[in-house]
Formats: sequence, C-alpha cells, structure tokens
Amino acid sequence: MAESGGAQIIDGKLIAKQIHWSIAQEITTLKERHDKVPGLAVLIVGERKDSQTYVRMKRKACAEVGIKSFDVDLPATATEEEILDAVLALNANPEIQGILVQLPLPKHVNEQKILLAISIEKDVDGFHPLNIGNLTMKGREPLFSPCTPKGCIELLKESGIAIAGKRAVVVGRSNIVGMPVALMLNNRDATVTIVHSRTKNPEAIIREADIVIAAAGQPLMIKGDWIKPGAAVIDVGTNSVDDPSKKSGYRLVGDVDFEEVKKVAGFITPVPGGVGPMTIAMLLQNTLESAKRMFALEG
Ligand SMILES: Nc1nc2c(c(=O)[nH]1)N[C@@H](CN(C=O)c1ccc(C(=O)N[C@@H](CCC(=O)O)C(=O)O)cc1)CN2
Repeated sequence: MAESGGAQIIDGKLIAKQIHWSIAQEITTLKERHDKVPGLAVLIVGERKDSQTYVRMKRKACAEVGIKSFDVDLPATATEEEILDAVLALNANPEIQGILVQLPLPKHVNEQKILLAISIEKDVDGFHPLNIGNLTMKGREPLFSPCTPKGCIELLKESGIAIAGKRAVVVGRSNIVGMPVALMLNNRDATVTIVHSRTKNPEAIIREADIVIAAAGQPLMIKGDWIKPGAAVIDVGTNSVDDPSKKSGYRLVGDVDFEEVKKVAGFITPVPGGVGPMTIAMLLQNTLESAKRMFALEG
C-alpha cells in the first residue's frame, strides 16, 4: 500500500497477483496429488470491445494459474435458445466446475433466464438468483459470492479496514455490484445505505460514510468535498473517457475523482489497478473452490 499526499493507495493489482500465485500453487498440488485441474467455461455472446477485453483477460489468467478454460464464443445474433443450449451442455460437462456468462448480453436476450439456467454448483460468478438470494437471508450463505463485490470486501480486509459497526455507503444499485456488495457489507455488520440516481442530495449521505463503494458508472462523479476525512474509498467504476494525448485516444477513469479524493480519504483504490484485477482473482478463487468441492463429491 502506497501513501499519496493523504490517502494510502490500495494496490489491487499487487493483492490480486498474490492471490493468483497462491491459487497456482494449490492447483499444482491438486494436479500432483489427484491428477485433476479445475475447468472454467467462459461464454461470450457478441463482439462488444470491453467484454472481449475482459474475457481475454479471464482466459489468460486461467492459463497462468493452471485452470483449463473452455471457450464458447457465440455471435451477437445467437438466440436465447441457442445460448440456453450452450449453458445446458456446459452444465452437463464433467470437466467443467465453473461457468461464467459474460455480461451484458445482447438486448434481445433475457439475461435472468440465462443466469437461472446455470447449474448453481458451477455458478462461480455468483449471479444465480439462488446464490444472490442466499446473501439476503440470515443463517444462509451463497455457494459463491459475485466476484467484484467479493473483491471489494477482500481489499478492505487486506488493508486492515474493519467493517463491523462502520457506516458504509454504496453508490449504485446494479445486480452485479451495488446490490450484492451492500448485502455483503450488511452481513459483516456495517450500517449500509444505498445511494442511487433518484437519491436527493447524495453528497450529504456519502459525506457520512466511513466506507464508500462507488459503483455508479459515472466518470469522476465523487468529489473530494463529498468525502469524510479518513474514509476508505473503493472505486468500482471503469469508464473510458476521451484523451487525445493517449495513443489509444482514451483513458480509464473511475467513478471517483482520484486526484481530489486522495487528499481527503484515508484509503483509496486507483483505476486502473484497484478493484478490476480483484474481480478476476475472485473468479479464479471461486473456480478453485468449486473444483475442490466437486472433486471431493466425486470421491
Ligand atoms: N459475467 C460477468 N460479467 C461482468 C462482470 C463479472 O464479474 N462477471 N464484471 C464486469 C466486467 N469485468 C469482468 O467481467 C471486469 C472489469 C474490469 C476488469 C479489470 O481488471 N480492469 C482493469 C483495467 C482493464 C483495461 O485496461 O481495460 C483495471 O481496473 O485495472 C476486470 C474484469 C462486467 N461484466
């Protein structure tokens, strides 16, 4: 963790790298002792550039740690039925212990219907309604927690930031980040408020937070004077904004105005290099957990 004129910068890239390393070690042992490796199916529909980048990163990470990845690439015109058939085939494949369907899916596809079709035991993205539902109930736990929310919790833990008893504000209420991370913080005894596009005067609510999780998808929305001094600020945003000075013509920024907020916060994650790499590390971790569980069941 580096100091930055105020806030300590949480190095998600480094923490993720350490997790990759320990997963690779475990997989080597699994292979030596049981002659088995985890298998992860990565299914993508269409040619969205950002989704293709993330899928490429996931497949590369699998190769690096020793997870066998099964690639399913369907055209943007694939019907709901064709995608469902592909998911059912992956459910039935004994070499596969994890399945992920890259989101978002094309508009003509009912995303919830596809997620519901994934076998709950292989739902390493944690988006199956039963896995999400188990986050909402006392005394129950999901088989898998969604990767980005799990990554946020892991970053807090790794940085020594206590959650119990803290005021946490989650900005955004998406199915894949905002809602599950709010539930996960609540399950760890934080007092949680969700701020969203219809919230009046969000700054005043965010200013009360000891922990801010920014997942609104609004570039540089959260300013320095919205933050309580010393707060931990976890930035989930990955927004590309035009930047003619870059060869690519764009750069990635978070939902947090990093330059302003780092002067006030106690901890802050950068974009890139914060939550993003943790999403992939948590996916590998969930896949390994799934494989260990399924291999044990096979005896
Ligand atoms: N099935 C899923 N779909 C989506 C998920 C998900 O968890 N499961 N999350 C997001 C996108 N996402 C993974 O799919 C993801 C986003 C960002 C990163 C990341 O490492 N970002 C880097 C920057 C990468 C770049 O240069 O473009 C960083 O922040 O440092 C990884 C995964 C939506 N869909």
